Amino acid sequence: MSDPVFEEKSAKFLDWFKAWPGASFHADIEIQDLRRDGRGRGIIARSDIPEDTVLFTIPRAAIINTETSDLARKIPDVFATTALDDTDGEADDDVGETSGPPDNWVSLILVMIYEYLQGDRSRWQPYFDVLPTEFDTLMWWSDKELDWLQASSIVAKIGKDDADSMFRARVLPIVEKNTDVFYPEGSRRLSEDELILLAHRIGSTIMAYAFDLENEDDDVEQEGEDEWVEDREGKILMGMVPMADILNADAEFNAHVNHEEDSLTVTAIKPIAAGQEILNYYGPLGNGELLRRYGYTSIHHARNDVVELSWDLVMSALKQTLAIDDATLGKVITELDPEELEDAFVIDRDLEEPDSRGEFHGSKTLRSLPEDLREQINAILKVVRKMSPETIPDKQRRDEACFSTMRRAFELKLAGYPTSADDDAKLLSNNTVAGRPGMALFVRYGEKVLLQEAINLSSEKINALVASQGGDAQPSAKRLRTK
Ligand SMILES: C[S@@+](CC[C@H](N)C(=O)[O-])C[C@H]1O[C@@H](n2cnc3c(N)ncnc32)[C@H](O)[C@@H]1O
Repeated sequence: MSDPVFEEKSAKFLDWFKAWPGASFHADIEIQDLRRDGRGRGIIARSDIPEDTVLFTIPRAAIINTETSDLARKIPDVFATTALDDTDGEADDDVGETSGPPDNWVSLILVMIYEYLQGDRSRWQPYFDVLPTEFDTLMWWSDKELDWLQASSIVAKIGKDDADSMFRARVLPIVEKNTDVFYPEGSRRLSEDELILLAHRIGSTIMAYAFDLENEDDDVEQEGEDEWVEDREGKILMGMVPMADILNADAEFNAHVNHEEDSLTVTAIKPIAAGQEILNYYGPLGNGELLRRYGYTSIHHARNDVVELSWDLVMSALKQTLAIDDATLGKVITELDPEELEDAFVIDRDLEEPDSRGEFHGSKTLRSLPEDLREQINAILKVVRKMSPETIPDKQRRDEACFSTMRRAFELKLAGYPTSADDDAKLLSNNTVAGRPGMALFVRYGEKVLLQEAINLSSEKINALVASQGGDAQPSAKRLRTK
């Protein structure tokens, strides 16, 4: 059943888009309602499309950013020296800071609030009509829904309170100081709570929809740079790119957005069959991060899943492996420079990027253990060896202890999730958990699979070490718990 209101907004948006000088939209593609599949709007091929076809062109003038919106011209002092090099697409850590020019992120929020408040006086109003007002990104989940993520470290990265403080410190004061600019004549002023909610909605839209735009006068391509990787060191401006952001995305994809001088073009990077969806690529994100930023999960992104281990948990594993107490470990730690110790470690598969046709080849299992974690455990073990040579008599034992500690840390992390990977696999195969809980289930399952791979890999390393000793040098169970 088609939804006439939804269809009308899409049609109006398409007409509006095509009216921009320099815009193009290929006759063999169309915007479709994909909400049935939980994908909002998307763009589908109506007939077979050959590789290299330009699917659509977005003139730079149609992009919303500080250069195209009138806001920066109306309050030039505020934007005087926008810090263009802050392009991580995230709120600043120094959320309480109120002075200085707004960074890229805050600037785009201000511009979007301004254009939104202009209503039909904004050049982009038909575009605002197709932007979402509700989100499945983690920021909007209830505590009960977040519980489905269990021990996933993505929960600690949501940053709702930080965003709130940033809006209060850096966005609201500018809107309130310039009400005559932000509010068109005769329009109702928003209350503080309404403004905060609007800033959150716009912040979430930017997080899931905005593009990093290569600055026209900056040569940001660096030699040897992978063409899919955005240059986050160089000077990049963020912007909302109508139509390019109607594309859904996946880690296996068929289209690419090219940044040109006067426009952005979207091109087919391989033949696309009639009925297939045109898909962009958001980068090698694991499902936790995909859910946090974009509010969905995908089977193809599972290969990029990550698990974070805290150093505290690794220390617990170390104590158990070496059978030493807190006091001894405390003494060992004092021998090390605290500045040199990392707080957290990431396990990921460190895979190749998809090829130029958006396809991924090769193994999707973990091939190596985190090197930084191995180094930090070894730094501790070296001190232990100096203080108590009988605990770690030689380098072989030290390596064994290192891999055993890693394995124990992975096991402890896995034990922090109340259900097993098998339990989750059963729930997933029953297909009974839908919506947000279903996506959380997929995230936590992927993390457990990765942890199990890490456990298996550490066991292989330990077995190889033991085998290289001729099999007779079993580690002393008393001295070293290698299990
Ligand atoms: C840039 S927009 C794409 C257009 C969007 N579908 C719409 O209707 O406006 C990004 C958002 O689209 C959705 N999305 C993108 N790719 C998806 C996919 N592979 N599966 C499900 N949802 C997807 C997510 O809600 C994401 O936050």
